Amino acid sequence: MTSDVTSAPALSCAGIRASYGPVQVLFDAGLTVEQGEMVALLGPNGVGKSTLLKVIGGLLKPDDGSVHLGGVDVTALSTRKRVGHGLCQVVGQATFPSLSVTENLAMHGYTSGSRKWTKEAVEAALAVFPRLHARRDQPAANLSGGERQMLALAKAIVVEPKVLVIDEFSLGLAPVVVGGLMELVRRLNERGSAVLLVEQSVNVALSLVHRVYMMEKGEIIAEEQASTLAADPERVRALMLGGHAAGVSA
Ligand SMILES: Nc1ncnc2c1ncn2[C@@H]1O[C@H](COP(=O)(O)OP(=O)(O)OP(=O)(O)O)[C@@H](O)[C@H]1O
Repeated sequence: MTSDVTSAPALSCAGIRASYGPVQVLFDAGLTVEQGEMVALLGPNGVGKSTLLKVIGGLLKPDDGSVHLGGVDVTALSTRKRVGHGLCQVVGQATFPSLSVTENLAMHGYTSGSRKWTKEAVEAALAVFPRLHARRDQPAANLSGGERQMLALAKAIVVEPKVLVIDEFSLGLAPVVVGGLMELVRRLNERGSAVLLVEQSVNVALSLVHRVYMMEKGEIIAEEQASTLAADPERVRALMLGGHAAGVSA
């Protein structure tokens, strides 16, 4: 179960089958994110990307397959325990609307550290996000969409995750805001978090990550270096339209 945890990938999942009731959505899906790596999971709408993230986060129990964090088999563990193993998921713009920016951040710290440590971590996160710092006492409900995404990412600074999983952070945001968020993800990566990103905008993903998995109909159909894919827009287009037409190489 726990082999060499020091050299183990930050995240790996293999042979994942998952269903919603009688409808199977994932068929033998798997991927690996090495320590320090940023990886994107791309594919057309509805192929199962978010479902795989739910399985990774422990929000959906797979019918089969395994999830490892840092070499530890977490397949049977709760979401809370997975957080204890270094997983942080940023999904949508999930915040507590009636709590202030500072209170939202502190909520995440209290689960993992002391009150003093949390206070310091919150200040460190606010120092990275000046726009949040200026609104620190305002309720999250007053934030713009982009600021709420920043808040969701700022929580990752408080938590200092080993693995940061992000679902569609560019959705509905202006390009300039997305650019700022990408820079922040890059900084979190530099501080030691491996990153798995599900992203509709292929350009956003390719300019950020090192490696890409393409998913179609619940399976991983290709795996490529981001730089290789970025140099071949025709292939990217074909993969996003449906990979089997694109000469896949998983
Ligand atoms: N809670 C649910 N109950 C039933 N079916 C669901 C549920 N969530 C997702 N599905 C279905 O499972 C399939 C995969 O959905 P999923 O959200 O994982 O795809 P996705 O690749 O993330 O899509 P998108 O890029 O559009 O977000 C879709 O057919 C979707 O309709």
